[in-house]
Amino acid sequence: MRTAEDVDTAVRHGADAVGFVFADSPRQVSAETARDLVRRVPDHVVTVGVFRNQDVTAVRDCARTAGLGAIQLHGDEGPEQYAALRSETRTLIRSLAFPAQQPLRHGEFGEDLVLVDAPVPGSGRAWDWDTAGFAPPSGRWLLAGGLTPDNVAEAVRVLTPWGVDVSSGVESRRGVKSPALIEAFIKAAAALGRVLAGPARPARLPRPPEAAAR
Ligand SMILES: O=C(O)c1ccccc1NCC(=O)[C@H](O)[C@H](O)COP(=O)(O)O
Repeated sequence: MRTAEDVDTAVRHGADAVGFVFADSPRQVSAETARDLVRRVPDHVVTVGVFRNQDVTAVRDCARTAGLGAIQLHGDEGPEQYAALRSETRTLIRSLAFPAQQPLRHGEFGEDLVLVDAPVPGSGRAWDWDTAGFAPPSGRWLLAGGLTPDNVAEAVRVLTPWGVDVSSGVESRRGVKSPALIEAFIKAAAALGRVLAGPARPARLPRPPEAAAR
């Protein structure tokens, strides 16, 4: 998200989380811009910072300046980086690309959630959901990679992730979100989520500590 309109649209239509890209990307925002956007977000919606192969100190500074509720790492970050950021956030999200060399495992680096994404994050390209080799990680996991308002219901039906993450599929052009597509995506995902998950599914991502303390 890069604009107030996009954030407000996602919140109004019931997003559980909104994301801000700090990695090298046409979607990149500064920590100061993100801080202004984060201030618009109510406590029950988690604000996620997206990083890739960035210095831990820079990630930490950015998370503090922007007031992020969650940190999502998309690169080759190893256990040391996860450990260094563990105390910085309530929710650490580890992105794993599929197809993968190793089985997809949850919690190896102390992360709270695994995001299963396509090999090139933010590319809008889907991975092959029907592939025989796909075994979902245990526990809560998020699905990403080429999702759109038209395919998210089918993806959730086939793979039953705990949550979904989208970027390109709600854009009119690269880096420019479309409020109409944001609305359509959330409606399509939420409708099926309610049917599949039933009452046992936690309604929300873990809340950031400062919100939980209130
Ligand atoms: O979005 C980017 O440009 C980006 C750049 C570098 C690292 C991660 C990036 N995005 C990560 C995301 O969380 C995307 O939402 C996810 O990869 C799905 O993207 P898309 O296939 O475009 O829906």
